[in-house]
Amino acid sequence: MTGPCNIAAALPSLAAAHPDRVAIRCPGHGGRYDVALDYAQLDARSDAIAAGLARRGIVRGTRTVVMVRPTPEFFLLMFALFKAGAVPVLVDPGIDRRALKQCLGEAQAEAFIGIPLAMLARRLLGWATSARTCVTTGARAWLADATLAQVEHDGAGAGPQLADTRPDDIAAILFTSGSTGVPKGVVYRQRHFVAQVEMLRTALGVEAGGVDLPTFPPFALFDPALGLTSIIPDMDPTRPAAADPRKLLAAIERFGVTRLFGSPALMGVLAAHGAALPTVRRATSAGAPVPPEVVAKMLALLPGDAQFWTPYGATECLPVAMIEGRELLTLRERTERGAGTCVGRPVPPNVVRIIRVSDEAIERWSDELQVPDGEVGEIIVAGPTATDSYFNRDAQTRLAKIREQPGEAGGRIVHRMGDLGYFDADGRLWFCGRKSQRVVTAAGTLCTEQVEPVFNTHPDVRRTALVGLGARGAQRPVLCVELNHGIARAQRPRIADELRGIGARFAHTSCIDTVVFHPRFPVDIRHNAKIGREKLAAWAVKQLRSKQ
Ligand SMILES: Nc1ncnc2c1ncn2[C@@H]1O[C@H](COP(=O)(O)OP(=O)(O)OP(=O)(O)O)[C@@H](O)[C@H]1O
Repeated sequence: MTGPCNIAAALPSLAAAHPDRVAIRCPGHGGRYDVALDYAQLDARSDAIAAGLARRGIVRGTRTVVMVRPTPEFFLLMFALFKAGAVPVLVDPGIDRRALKQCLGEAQAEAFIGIPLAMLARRLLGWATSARTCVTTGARAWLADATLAQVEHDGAGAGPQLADTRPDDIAAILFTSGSTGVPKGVVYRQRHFVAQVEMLRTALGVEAGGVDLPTFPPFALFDPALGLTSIIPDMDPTRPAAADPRKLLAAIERFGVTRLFGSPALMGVLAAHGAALPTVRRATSAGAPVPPEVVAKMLALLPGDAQFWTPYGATECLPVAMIEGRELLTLRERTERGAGTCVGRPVPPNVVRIIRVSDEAIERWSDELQVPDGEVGEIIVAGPTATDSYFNRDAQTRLAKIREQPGEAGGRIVHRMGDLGYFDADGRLWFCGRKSQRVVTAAGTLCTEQVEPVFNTHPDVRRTALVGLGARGAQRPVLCVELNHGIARAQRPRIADELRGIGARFAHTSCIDTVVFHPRFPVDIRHNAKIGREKLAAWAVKQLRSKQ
């Protein structure tokens, strides 16, 4: 490649071809959607900001924490940082304060850009103390060196900006959602972003000119690179399960939304609301398995020829595999009998393999690591979006990466997903749960995603979670149960008996006889869909102790 390898590289030509096309429309105050940026403005203003940031020392390679809500400023800033070749650092807002401080410290940020509240929190809580330059999106340079408006003003008229970034340059540090521990900063190189845009474009059939409603803000960043219009939803991005479906539907209707992205919890909200989505051509949901009844309902709400995709992937590698809702529904029975959840076929050119389960680091690839076809093991991926390290977390990097031998494939870094799964005879990948959440009893290993869907078929059950108490190898399996709304407490003994009856029908679930009821499962902050089984296990220990 001769020109710069940069996710922002396509923006100038898209802006030249369609200057008036809306790039981002934001709800503004009261959901009036009176704030918009067109492609020409996004391009020209991000140029000015990039030039202004350079004057303040934020240049190629500068690690810059960004704590800005999904407003026009967020997009302008992110594209300015990409153009500058600076390295935005994004952490999910709403994570535990101590974890947030740790993440920001680990990132060794050299600059910090935030809304006034973030500037205050930084000062009070000692976040990112390594940052030398601070910029605020507020109206006054309070607790900061400058406002974003000043930065843009300083850079006005500087002309097009695009750093000569190379494929291996670090493009961003994106933190995982931390559903199994403190979030880890994933090192994204320019080539990862560029490949991701191409894989999503091809796999999801993205055509420029479409209108997208991305309910997870960082995903909205792909839209300008794909020539789409982003409609920022009127909701708290950290609480998709609490989104107001009427507001989402109003935006979908008003702007003729053609694509929709959301976590399984958000799809659950739309499915429960039950209104048709006549303009949507493609809906996508990722982050955790989408319950089959939600898939069925969404397909019923979408137009007959629309598609509902559930991509499988992780912050470290995305997309890995994909399946469309109709095919997924044909496999529902298998899931409910304990096969796991099908996540589809690998997205080309990913190479997905299954290795034997181990909690140890594996330095070098060897063919012997692979398990026979059909056997459950850890899912690993080699491909253009498989990232190669965590920032400042060498131990975690060693546990999650394998280096292939130099030679044919050129010594690729393979990412270990930390997920369990297998391939079926038709080449489809099945997800069986997180490796760290597997339960190992004296009789063998239980995978959460092969157990819970069996019990989730009970009509009074909202969801279940398998946890293991005690030391691996001698764990006691416990089924935590969250019931549907309105089920009286007095029903619990009956339901517990019926659940044991369901478990007795299958060899792998027949050993589960401890059932505990939990009022509302803890879930992750990003998707509100991944069950916090670590927290549930700790709760179950206390619960069972108090009953003894
Ligand atoms: N379509 C899907 N079906 C089932 N599970 C999915 C799907 N997509 C993603 N996942 C789950 O989400 C995980 C990736 O989550 P993410 O990158 O948000 O952070 P995390 O791995 O939960 O965070 P941490 O590693 O800090 O605990 C995958 O490894 C998988 O377990």
